[in-house]
Amino acid sequence: MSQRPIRIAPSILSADFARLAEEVRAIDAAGADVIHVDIMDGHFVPNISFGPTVMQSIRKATAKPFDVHLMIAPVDPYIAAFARAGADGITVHAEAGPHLHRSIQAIRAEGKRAGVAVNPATSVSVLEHVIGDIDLVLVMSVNPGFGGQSFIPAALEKLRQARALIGARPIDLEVDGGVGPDNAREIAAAGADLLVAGSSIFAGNDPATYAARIKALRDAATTIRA
Ligand SMILES: O=C(CO)[C@@H](O)[C@H](O)COP(=O)(O)O
Repeated sequence: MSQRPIRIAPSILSADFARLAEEVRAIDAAGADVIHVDIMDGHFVPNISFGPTVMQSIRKATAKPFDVHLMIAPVDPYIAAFARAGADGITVHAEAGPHLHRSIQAIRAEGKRAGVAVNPATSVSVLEHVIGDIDLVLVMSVNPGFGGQSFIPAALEKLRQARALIGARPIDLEVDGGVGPDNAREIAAAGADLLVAGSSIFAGNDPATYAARIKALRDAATTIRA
């Protein structure tokens, strides 16, 4: 088991889109480790967010890593565009197809960190034959498409399974959906080390609250290691 320090990745899906660059600057200043960028196509998921042009324009607002979660199918035609728009890591869905290994190769060919996400109904076992080729596993703890949903408890067992599969490899284990200070402790105990949080950080969109919320999440998640 090689769990790394807890890192917090605010999901800008819950930011005020009318002030998107300001929101990115605010979470950077508030202590975000990583900026989680959700890209939705209205096909793989029932919502549309934004594309590479918007992402490129907010890239200038921070030097923190952009962790780009592509909820797009098919995904391969868009990997290069998001890589060139400033992604540091790109995560594709195991369910998006058509060829997961090819998608991972395409991300690597752009020189980016490669991640694979699994939906709540998808077994972690789909990662077995690609685990040696990736930098991040993303366990979805809601059905992707929207912020503000409730955490699906079965994700905890999937995190434990993913942690066991990762073993000693230097792979991030990310969790996304319904994450907040009330469940961060059990999520971290199950093995997650990169916590995505949208509504629990951005609720009310008041930048004055962001630092305390990020800290509350980090403190809750790190309690188990004290
Ligand atoms: O990818 C997604 C949703 O599809 C997430 O990143 C959400 O944006 C998380 O939002 P909360 O559940 O934390 O409000």
